[in-house]
Amino acid sequence: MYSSVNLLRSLTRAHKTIQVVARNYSVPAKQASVTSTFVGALRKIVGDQNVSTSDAVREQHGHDESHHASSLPDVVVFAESVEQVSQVAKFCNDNRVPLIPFGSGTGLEGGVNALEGGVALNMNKMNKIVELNSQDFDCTVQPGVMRIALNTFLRDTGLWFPIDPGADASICGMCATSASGTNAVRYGTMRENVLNLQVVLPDGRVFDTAGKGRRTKKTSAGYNLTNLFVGSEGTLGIITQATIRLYGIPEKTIAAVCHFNSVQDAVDTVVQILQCGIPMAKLEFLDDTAINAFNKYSKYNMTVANSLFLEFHGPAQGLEDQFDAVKELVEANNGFGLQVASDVDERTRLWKARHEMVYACTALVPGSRPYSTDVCVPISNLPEVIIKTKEMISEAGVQGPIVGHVGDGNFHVFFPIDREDKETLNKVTDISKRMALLGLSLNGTCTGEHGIGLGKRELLIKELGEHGVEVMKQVKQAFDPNGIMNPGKVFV
Ligand SMILES: Cc1cc2c(cc1C)N(C[C@H](O)[C@H](O)[C@H](O)COP(=O)(O)OP(=O)(O)OC[C@H]1O[C@@H](n3cnc4c(N)ncnc43)[C@H](O)[C@@H]1O)c1[nH]c(=O)[nH]c(=O)c1N2
Ligand SMILES: CCCCCCC(=O)C(=O)O
Ligand SMILES: [Mn+2]
Repeated sequence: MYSSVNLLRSLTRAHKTIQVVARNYSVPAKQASVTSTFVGALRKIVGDQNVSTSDAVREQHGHDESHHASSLPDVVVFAESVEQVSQVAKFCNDNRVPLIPFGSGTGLEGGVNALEGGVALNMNKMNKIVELNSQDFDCTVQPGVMRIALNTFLRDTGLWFPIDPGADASICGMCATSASGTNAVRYGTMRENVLNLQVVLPDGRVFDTAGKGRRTKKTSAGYNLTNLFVGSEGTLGIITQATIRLYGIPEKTIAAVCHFNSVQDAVDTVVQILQCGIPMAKLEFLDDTAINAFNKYSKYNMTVANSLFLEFHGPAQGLEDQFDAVKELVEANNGFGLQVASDVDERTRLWKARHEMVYACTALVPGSRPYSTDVCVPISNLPEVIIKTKEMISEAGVQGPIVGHVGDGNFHVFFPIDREDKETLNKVTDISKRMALLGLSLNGTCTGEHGIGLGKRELLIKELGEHGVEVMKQVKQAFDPNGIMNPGKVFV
């Protein structure tokens, strides 16, 4: 991983004191210091080989896949057990040193960026699938288990875990960001699929949010502590185990694509499909600009028009009826070109291309980086938000392909931007904010699936109101009175 010489060299650089800035919590931050003594004590907890202060390793842990500038931690710790996590947390807490849980770094809101330095806690070595209860459709995993590895492990069991962010993320990171994906319209998001979490609190206490070993599909036993930590973005505690729901792999799957001349027709079709109670597995929208990017990047030749990508899951008997019902609705809303993916390879290729849309959109402007948004509204308000967003993009004269999980009322704009081009960056930032405000004005949320992190803290106040955010801060105060957990995220 890194030679001891490098570590020795970097240790000498590590001997510095960081000024822990006073935070906006009632408990004033005590001056902390990340000295070689502090680093040495971490080594005693986790072993020499599991502590790094090298620039390269710190850099890896100072950013995610968002557009936010990196903020490096002072030291990276690789934990191998919940006991080590507990001791590291308590040690950081006693020394008032920031602690940032690190999953796989695929977050999109700067969630892992170490704004005040401190310790990045990487748990990828804790990568056991602790328990599989096939007959109960659940399994329990450690923080180093990634989404694709889990489904590979499950493949022969006839079960799968359907929450599918476009990246191969850690399951516990997906819990922390309340992740979602293209299958949410049928299977929900992480909020609906986490049965229990083992959590380490900053003071070192370890507890199970639904009670040790509990894994029922529902419970009404006290406060919902599980969903308090789902979406907590590392600001309340460290998730060291997740018990999640699994589903039977559908007997039959049909994927299809169709096109529309207007956004209104496309989204009206989605609303009517949902109102008919057709249990779609995927309902994705790509506007004409996105289809153009899709064709170029993934070597397709689709009609460049507003399009729906659909997928049906279910028993062979009956799936054709669902497809026929959708076909009628597509035609009734002036849709055209309805085409079914011929086989599993074609279906896999189609969804791989969909999951890579952010790269396809970024490739529209060579050398650019992606700037992604994420807004979600009640489905009946979706046409207005998408149409007005397209008007903003057109008026600003920027490229802004629209892609999204319209079955959930959720979509993104993937702006390709050259970050040195401040004029375009300002236009894109302005559109992103106006789009979020528009979504909020239409009973929506400023973040359907990527979290608040760094970039949406102001929007959270508009979304929840002063009292709502104040209550969140009181919850934070209860769990993390010294404010060491991922400081600067979720709240301003
Ligand atoms: C190309 C591409 C495509 C997509 C996405 C990303 C990329 C790069 N994502 C976003 C991302 O995959 C999603 O937010 C994941 O849940 C992040 O999981 P990581 O393990 O990478 O968390 P990462 O390491 O990025 O951390 C994210 C946040 O969770 C916290 N955290 C991580 N592990 C923790 C733990 N064990 N305990 C406590 N806190 C922890 C971190 O502190 C941070 O605040 C996404 N998302 C989505 O919802 N739908 C989508 O469709 C997509 N699509
Ligand atoms: C900067 C990368 C943005 C990726 C967003 C991916 C996503 O949510 C999707 O649905 O695709
Ligand atoms: Mn998405």
